[in-house]
Amino acid sequence: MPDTTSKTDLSADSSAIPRQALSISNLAFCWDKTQPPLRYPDITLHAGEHLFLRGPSGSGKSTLLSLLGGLILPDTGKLSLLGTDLARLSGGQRDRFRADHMGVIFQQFNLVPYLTTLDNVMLPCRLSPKRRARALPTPENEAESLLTALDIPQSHWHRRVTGLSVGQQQRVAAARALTGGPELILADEPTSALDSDNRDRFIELLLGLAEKKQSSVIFVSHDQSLAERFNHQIALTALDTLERAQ
Ligand SMILES: Nc1ncnc2c1ncn2[C@@H]1O[C@H](COP(=O)(O)OP(=O)(O)OP(=O)(O)O)[C@@H](O)[C@H]1O
Repeated sequence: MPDTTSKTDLSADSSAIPRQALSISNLAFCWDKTQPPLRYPDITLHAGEHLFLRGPSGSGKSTLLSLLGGLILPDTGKLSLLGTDLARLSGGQRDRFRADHMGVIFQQFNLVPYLTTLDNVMLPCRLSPKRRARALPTPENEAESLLTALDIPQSHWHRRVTGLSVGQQQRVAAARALTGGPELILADEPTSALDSDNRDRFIELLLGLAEKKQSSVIFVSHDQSLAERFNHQIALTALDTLERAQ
């Protein structure tokens, strides 16, 4: 049985910039009170660090992202993001916190089909004045820079996003997550629809841009071959417990 009680400090160098992005301890959550809870190991992640989270289907990866996103609250344990205990915030405050500080990339991208590519990327800046203030020099200029860096042809910027290929839409979703420099990026299987070349390129671009913005990335995938690109990795087991892989 893995040890889920000891503290795992995932910071590469505790003497440098220890602005804490994420800290969880004794975290457990139960969807069905008749079943044993999903338990998570203690994790500390500092600003700009990235974490690869893997594990078999049903091991609790998406549930952890929902906890980190404040969509659900832990049954036990503590979860602190950027020094804020999410359980102390009201539902509305958690929504605001998410809009201000998190970028999310889902398997299905969740782009708004009737908006243009540029408007999709700028959406977080419409929803959050904090993100808007950090999108420099302007939200539009930043969106254009991100789309250029992520290889989205300029000819598509002012057209509906649905005209893009799957791989391009995935990169637009990444641009949207990065806009306004959120401190945390949550990515749930964002490369599942890509071939291996596009997948590798996508991860390289995502991590490169996140590093520039000092965003921490929590990246969920079944694909163990991707793990080496990340600072840290955690493996979840199918048995409602997790163990540190490295
Ligand atoms: N909304 C929900 N309601 C009830 N049970 C849920 C819900 N979401 C997840 N679960 C249960 O919680 C457990 C963990 O599910 P979760 O989706 O977090 O795993 P996962 O590792 O992300 O799986 P996958 O790789 O298949 O996406 C599973 O037993 C699942 O049935």
